[in-house]
Amino acid sequence: MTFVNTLDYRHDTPETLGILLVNLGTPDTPSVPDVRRYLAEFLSDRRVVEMARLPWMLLLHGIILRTRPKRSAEAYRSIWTPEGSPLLEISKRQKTALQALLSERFGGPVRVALAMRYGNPSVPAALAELKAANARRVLVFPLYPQYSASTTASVFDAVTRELQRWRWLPELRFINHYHDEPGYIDALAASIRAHWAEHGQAERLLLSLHGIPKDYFEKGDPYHCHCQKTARLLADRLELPPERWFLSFQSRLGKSEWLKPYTDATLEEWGRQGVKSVQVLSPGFSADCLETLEEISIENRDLFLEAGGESYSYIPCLNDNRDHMALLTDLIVRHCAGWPEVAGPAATDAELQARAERARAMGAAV
Ligand SMILES: C=CC1=C(C)c2cc3[nH]c(cc4nc(cc5[nH]c(cc1n2)c(C)c5CCC(=O)O)C(CCC(=O)O)=C4C)c(C)c3C=C
Ligand SMILES: [Fe+2]
Ligand SMILES: [Fe+2]
Repeated sequence: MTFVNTLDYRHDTPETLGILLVNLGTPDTPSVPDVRRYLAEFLSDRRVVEMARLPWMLLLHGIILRTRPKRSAEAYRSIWTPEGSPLLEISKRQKTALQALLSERFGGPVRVALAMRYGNPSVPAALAELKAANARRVLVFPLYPQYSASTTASVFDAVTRELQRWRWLPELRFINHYHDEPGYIDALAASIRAHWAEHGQAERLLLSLHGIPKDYFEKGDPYHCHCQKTARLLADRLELPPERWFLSFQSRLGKSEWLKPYTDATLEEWGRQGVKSVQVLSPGFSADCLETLEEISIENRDLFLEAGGESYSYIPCLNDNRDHMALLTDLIVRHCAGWPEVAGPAATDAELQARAERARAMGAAV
């Protein structure tokens, strides 16, 4: 093993607190070769596809990577913006907002870096950025409210794999999940209420979360339980009776059974049964992405309307909304408790003012 050939931490400058935000990732462009490269990295992750290696690699390279990139690239093109992939652009806005908010909350210097688990900016690049900022303590924050081995644990793998190449390691902490945080449930409830205030309430509210293969759940992945709890707490907070809200799972891939009920089948069935209006929220995604903007807002809308439904609306993810950023800030502050760079409550006025100036200099209008 050779260590990465970059300078280690510096003794002569103040330590910084590093926050590493990680979301799933996205292709660099919606072109077929870029989508293929992204899918190859994503679907080669053993945390994502747990099948025996050899048959899976043959299937992946022999069939899937020859066919799926074309279809996925078309879907990506339908949601791509002049700024690029929605998931990456929203993640960048979240990072800027958190940099400003945390600079205000913390007594010492803090640096927020953004990584995508697959694609760019990569986890090694973001860790290098934190090292260059002299971040000797690092909090890793996978932006998935519900824990799953296929997402959260995979972020841990990517971080620790890179750190195996470092000589001088940072002190590390890791946020595992926040599926039942009151601030998260409140932020979701507030965004639904704001949608109702503008558009009225539909007959049914569908909470659609990304699925995982059923056997991951049977082997002990807590994801399904986390999804159920988020949904139940949210319905309680909204005081919705059981016949008004439902939980379903979207985005399945391949022929095996995934968590049920499936979102697409549910919407089709409702359309056929005479349900006229539906509102859909995807509380498992911290930022809008292909799975919400294309699959939920376009594909599933068509399914519902073609099956007989009349009104379908999609309630966006929390993205960089104020309540969401306040919740993430609060979670970060709590997980950094005891680290010396974190603000003590007894900051002087001059210190608070210096912090506010630092936050403004970081450029976010939060
Ligand atoms: C094959 C297995 C997959 C598992 C298991 C899986 C779990 C999982 N994924 C997310 C979040 C996202 N997934 C996204 C896209 C996406 N997911 C899969 C496959 C699995 N996901 C594929 C092949 C794709 C790519 C798109 C496609 O070709 O259909 C995204 C969106 C990315 C974007 O660029 O916008 C997110 C976000 C979670 C939370 C999860 C398990 C809990
Ligand atoms: Fe996925
Ligand atoms: Fe999808």
